[in-house]
Amino acid sequence: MASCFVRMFSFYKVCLQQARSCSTRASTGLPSFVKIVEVGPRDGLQNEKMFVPTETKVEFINKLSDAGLSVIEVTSFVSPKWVPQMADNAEVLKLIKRRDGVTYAALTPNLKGLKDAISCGVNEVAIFGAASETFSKKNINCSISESLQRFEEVVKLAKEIKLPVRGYVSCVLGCPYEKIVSPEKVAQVAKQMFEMGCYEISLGDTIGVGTPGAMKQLIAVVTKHVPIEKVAVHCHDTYGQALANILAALQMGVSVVDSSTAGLGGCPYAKGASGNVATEDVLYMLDGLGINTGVDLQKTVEAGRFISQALGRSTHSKVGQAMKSSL
Ligand SMILES: CC(C)(COP(=O)([O-])OP(=O)([O-])OC[C@H]1O[C@@H](n2cnc3c(N)ncnc32)[C@H](O)[C@@H]1OP(=O)([O-])[O-])[C@@H](O)C(=O)NCCC(=O)NCCSC(=O)C[C@@](C)(O)CC(=O)[O-]
Repeated sequence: MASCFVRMFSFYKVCLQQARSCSTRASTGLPSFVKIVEVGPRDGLQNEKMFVPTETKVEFINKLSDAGLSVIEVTSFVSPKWVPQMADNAEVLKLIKRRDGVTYAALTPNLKGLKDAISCGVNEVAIFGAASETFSKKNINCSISESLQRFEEVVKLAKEIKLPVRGYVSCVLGCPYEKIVSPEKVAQVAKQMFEMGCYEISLGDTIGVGTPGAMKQLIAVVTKHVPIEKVAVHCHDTYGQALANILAALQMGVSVVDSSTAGLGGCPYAKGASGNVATEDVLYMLDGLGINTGVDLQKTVEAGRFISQALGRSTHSKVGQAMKSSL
């Protein structure tokens, strides 16, 4: 087994050297470091039909932190009637092995979620809104303006105890119900979340319909209101555009990327949306561009293999598949 990994790693290094020889960072104008926000245990698993045992979630999270992922969204404090898969939120946070320097984050749509998350010792929470009225109603059962009022309360309490809050805006490049979403609408919601105190705004292409041109246009509009260093991208890969969209975002100056190991994922309230971009694929691309992440690709591939086996399917990560077939 150990020799297999050595061979696999050697092969990966050769591929990487080839990729690096094609691009020198100095000539690209890309960031030298990208923070990866791993959303696999939350966004990745929330849509699974069969309940994933808590021990499996915990082992997956421990493997991800061992791989060097410094921000891991581990669960959400939402209604178990709406998202049954996340009903073991407290248990997951109790059982994980916490590593120094790792941020264990959770989604909190309202004060109840926030208070429950605080009592479980989360290091960070995220509020999640949308740039589409219909999606907002389907996902969190309220209008955009009602959601922003609820979020104000969440951010206020979190600020009092110095708990960092991240803000998500969904449907930034298209909505499963309303189809077209304007960049101006996204910017409006992002601005309000930023001004209420979110330290970072993650732009979610929830159904993976975006293309690099649309991503660039979106970022140009959003950054009139939110500084580029506070913007993250969260790309689903439904149309196979996620890596291209991330590269376009990096070219615009973005340096925070959300991704999900093994390409797990999909939102329960966005039918047809495929998984998030795979963390392994993002790491491989960034390594090839000479961009540091502090994350070990090989260990991430192993974490992806672990969770894929536990779910009884093969990984959706192209890099994970390639590294397996190179054995
Ligand atoms: C937001 C709510 C709770 C409103 O749900 P609601 O039904 O409007 O809430 P309510 O205040 O009327 O309360 C109804 C019941 O829910 C309970 N409740 C109320 N709040 C909570 C809570 N925090 N935790 C646990 N229970 C809660 C509350 O206690 C009550 O229980 P009952 O008296 O009926 O037994 C609901 O709509 C919900 O849970 N939605 C789930 C949304 C979700 O998790 N979606 C997936 C994540 S978003 C996503 O994936 C997109 C993202 C972020 O990845 C970015 C992208 O890709 O675009």
